[in-house]
Parts: sequence; C-alpha cells; structure tokens
Amino acid sequence: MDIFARLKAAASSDWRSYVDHDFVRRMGAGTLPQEAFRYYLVQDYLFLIQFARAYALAIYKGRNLADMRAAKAGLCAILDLEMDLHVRLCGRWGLSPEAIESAPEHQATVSYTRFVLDCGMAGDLLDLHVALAPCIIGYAEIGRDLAPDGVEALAGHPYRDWIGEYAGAAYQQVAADARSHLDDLAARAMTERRFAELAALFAKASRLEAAFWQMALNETGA
Ligand SMILES: Cc1ncc(CO)c(N)n1
Repeated sequence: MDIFARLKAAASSDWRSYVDHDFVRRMGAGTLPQEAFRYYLVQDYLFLIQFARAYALAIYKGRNLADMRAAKAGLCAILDLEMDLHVRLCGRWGLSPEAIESAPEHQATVSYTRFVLDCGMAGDLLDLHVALAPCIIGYAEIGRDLAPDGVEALAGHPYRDWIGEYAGAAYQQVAADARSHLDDLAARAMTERRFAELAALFAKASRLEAAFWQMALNETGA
C-alpha cells in the first residue's frame, strides 16, 4: 500500500463523503441542476486561484529540484490546464474570466483553501502535500468513476466537458505523478508516529471537499 492508499483507508468515511457525495452522483447521472453546477464552477475558479498559491508555496518549500519540479507540475496543471475548463464553460454562460474572478468567495471556499495554505505555512512539505492530495488525486478518482467506459462514451452527457477533463489522460497523469511524489516524500520525511497526524489532516481536507460540493447544493436549493 502506498501512502495515499494508507491515508484513504485511515480516513475512509470522510473520504467516501467526498467522492460519493450526492453532487458527484447527480453529476454522473446527468440529473444535477445546471444552476448548482454553475455555482460550484465559479467558486471552484476562486478555489483554484488559492490552490495555485499553495503549489507556489510547495515550490518554495521544496528541499531539492525534484520537489520543486513536482510542485511546478501541480501549479502548471492548474494555471495552464484546469482553469481553461472553467473559462470555457463560464464563457458559454456569458461569464468573463474577470467576472468570475471578482465573484465573492463563499465561506466554504475560504475555509478549505486557507486551511491548506496554513498546513503549508505552519508545517513542512509533507504536511502541505498531504493537505493537497484529496484535491488532485481525488478528482482523478472521481473523473475515472464517472467515465467507466472512457471519455468517448460521454457524448451527449450534460457534464461531458467536466468529466472528460478529470478522466482525461493529461489530468490522470498529473494525479499519478502527484501520487508517486507523495509516496517518495513520505519515504523521506514520515515516521509512523507522525502518520496519525497526517491522517487527521487528510480527513479534514476530505471533509472540506465534501462541504464544497454541499455548498453548491445548499446555495441553489438543489
Ligand atoms: C474543490 C476542488 N477540489 C479539487 C479540485 C481538483 O483540482 C478542484 N478543481 N476543486
């Protein structure tokens, strides 16, 4: 078992509340109201701006070039890959990048992003990557689960672009690389005594992910 599998097993109920959330299931079934999805996507853009800062912090906290390059890959995945999806989808609804960027941050967005940034500021690189892991690796799992027959089979699905982004080869590769880098980092920096602390951090990030989905349902009455 790699460190990611161990963390997931230690936080299994919080993990399930995130990856099996009603929002995810309804998105997969195509029954999620578009209003809830739009609310989510605007907040997610604001979320990604803060997550880009967290990856920039991970570059700063790197102990060697391999650490710095791994964090840079996460940063580029957000700034050059993921945010394009948000800009493209929001553009279809007549929302410019400037309009999304100036939307007020919901408390759930503030809580999750500032929690991760604080893990990085107060802790070391392993704390920071453990706090980031549910995000990047979790979305790769969700994308894969929602596209069991591959991205091509999603033709006509109302959330095809979103699912296709996270199920697609580029994002899957970024997540696989993040997972193996996390394992390497744990091999260097983790002690068994520290595992419980890291698992608590991972569980909290998973709960904050679940709260992020829930925010969109609550705010739109979906
Ligand atoms: C809330 C959230 N978690 C994870 C990801 C994946 O990067 C995302 N875009 N948004």
